[in-house]
Amino acid sequence: MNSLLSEYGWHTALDSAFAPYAAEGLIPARIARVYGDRCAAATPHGLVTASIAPVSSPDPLHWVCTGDWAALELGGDPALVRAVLPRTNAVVRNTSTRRSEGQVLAANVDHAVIAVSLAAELDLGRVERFLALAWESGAEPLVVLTKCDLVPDPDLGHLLADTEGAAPGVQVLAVSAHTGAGLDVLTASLSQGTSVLLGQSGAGKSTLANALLGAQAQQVREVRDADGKGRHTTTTRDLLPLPGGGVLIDTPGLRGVGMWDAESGVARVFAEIEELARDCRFHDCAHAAEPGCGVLAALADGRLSHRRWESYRKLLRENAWIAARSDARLRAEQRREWKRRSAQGRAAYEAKRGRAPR
Ligand SMILES: Nc1nc2c(ncn2[C@@H]2O[C@H](COP(=O)(O)OP(=O)(O)OP(=O)(O)O)[C@@H](O)[C@H]2O)c(=O)[nH]1
Ligand SMILES: [Zn+2]
Repeated sequence: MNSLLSEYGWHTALDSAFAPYAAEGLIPARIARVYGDRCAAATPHGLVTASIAPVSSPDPLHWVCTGDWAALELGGDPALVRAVLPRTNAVVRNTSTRRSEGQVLAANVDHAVIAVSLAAELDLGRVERFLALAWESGAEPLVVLTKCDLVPDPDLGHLLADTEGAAPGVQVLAVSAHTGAGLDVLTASLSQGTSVLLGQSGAGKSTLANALLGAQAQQVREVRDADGKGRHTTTTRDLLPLPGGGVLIDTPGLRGVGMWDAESGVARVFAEIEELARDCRFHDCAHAAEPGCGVLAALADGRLSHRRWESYRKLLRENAWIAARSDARLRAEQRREWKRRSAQGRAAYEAKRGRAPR
């Protein structure tokens, strides 16, 4: 496949998925940005603007989003998105605290980078919330504490330790776009596959993206269609190849991220609590006042913090509440499909990196 598209994350596993569309004369593309009924898409011919009207859907989970692989019909003005390839996975948040309204933030992602600003007081509950969404998506999470230039060294050590406590099994990095601290390690962590930057508005995502992209952020790609004639030029910062390898997706700052069918993601964030619950004497222990409760014992002797226990319960409650309000059958189906593809995709990805699949 064309080298421009491999810069945008094309890999050989996509060849067969795309084959039927190639036979129809369609062009492979990666969606870089969606605005209204148009999108900017990276193609072997450069970045083009295309209409997404032909693939519109009543279901928000099926809306075209950044990171999607698509089949484009060039030639007309605008080009048309004719099909979206099945997603490996997707990061989904609930946009509403009152209803179940899933919004796909990014599709086909390998790493979910959770940006948390050190300029404000560290909100571990929010970190756990983003982590649950990240784990649920099937992407590998990574927590990045931004603006570390604002924090003196001894404090930084504590902040890192606290964050690691809230993110078991997850890489936690302190970085500064201003001083460049930590950027080399982050660049290396993101050098394979597609990474999405998630975080609260003001977390420093865009500044971090610019630092990682270097000159590339300002670079405007020449846009041409298949006939070589000029096409409406679109610049995008939403999905860009990183100079050190890998692809970066920036998302708009989010005021809030609600749980959306993220029960297994929550379980993953609070793995040690799930582990403690296995020690409970009663199989259906509610960890309230039962004798022989592993969770209560850990709370009593300080192995489990009350903050973490409350955070866990809050996210589970929210998740259950939302789940009860959505179409359970459809969600379950969608998730099964993503999980299946995610497993396939991960195997292909690991194989490509020369590792045995986990
Ligand atoms: N001191 C310091 N300030 C930073 C750093 N990175 C970003 N900032 C500041 O933090 C503020 C927010 O940064 P943005 O990059 O716009 O944050 P964002 O997450 O993209 O915000 P949204 O666009 O709302 O999503 C800006 O005023 C930046 O100058 C850093 O490494 N150090
Ligand atoms: Zn218990």
